[in-house]
Amino acid sequence: MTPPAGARPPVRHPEAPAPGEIIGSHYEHCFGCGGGQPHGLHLETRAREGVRVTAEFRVKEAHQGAPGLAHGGVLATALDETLGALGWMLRVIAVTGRLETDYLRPVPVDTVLHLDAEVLAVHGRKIYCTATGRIGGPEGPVAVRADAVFIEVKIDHFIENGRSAEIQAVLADPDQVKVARALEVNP
Ligand SMILES: CCCCCCCC/C=C\CCCCCCCC(=O)SCCNC(=O)CCNC(=O)[C@H](O)C(C)(C)COP(=O)(O)OP(=O)(O)OC[C@H]1O[C@@H](n2cnc3c(N)ncnc32)[C@H](O)[C@@H]1OP(=O)(O)O
Repeated sequence: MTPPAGARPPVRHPEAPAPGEIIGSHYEHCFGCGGGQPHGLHLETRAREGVRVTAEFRVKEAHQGAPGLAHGGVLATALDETLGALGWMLRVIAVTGRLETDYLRPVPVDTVLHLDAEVLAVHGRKIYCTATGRIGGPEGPVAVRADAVFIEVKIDHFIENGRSAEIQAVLADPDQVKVARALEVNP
């Protein structure tokens, strides 16, 4: 989790979304951000200054682990999804390699989790990043946090590994292909 010697500070891509701009879903059926998932988290992420994004997640009944409390795995998903959106700030596609979570306070159903993620360093294809989830407002106490290493991949990662029915559907959808192309501008 510690960036190795030779890691560099992240560089915000010149075509990154402007601070305050909503970063749209990267895939309609994504459990984290897709609109087409009834029990999904429906995270709406916004670009911020630097190589940073924020998001909000309202915990629903479908997200319970213990009675009336969010499931830890669902909270990890919220952190993971927010961290994944950082790819837009670097204009690369990146998948989670490692995700280490700390759970500091229970998060009741109906709570809004205020998520904040940023890239700390980049080393080759490895992107070192961190995220917090606060409750009671954007300045409230930290309920969950995560450190992560994301690994940059090319579109082929999805084409080669995804189930063919979904890949074909994505390739047939001009909007979705546009999303994929937009992320691949970085050489
Ligand atoms: C037409 C279709 C278009 C569709 C496009 C739609 C748009 C998509 C847009 C955006 C998508 C974003 C989605 C966000 C969703 C939220 C995030 C998730 O949940 S992602 C899912 C969970 N994660 C995985 O499924 C990864 C599974 N793992 C793998 O596939 C491989 O292990 C992979 C790609 C991560 C690495 O495999 P290698 O063969 O490419 O590369 P190697 O050589 O092993 O590693 C490269 C470097 O990374 C380090 N590394 C690899 N794994 C690591 C790890 N776990 N921890 C730390 N470092 C690791 C290695 O040590 C190496 O470092 P050294 O270059 O030698 O310094």
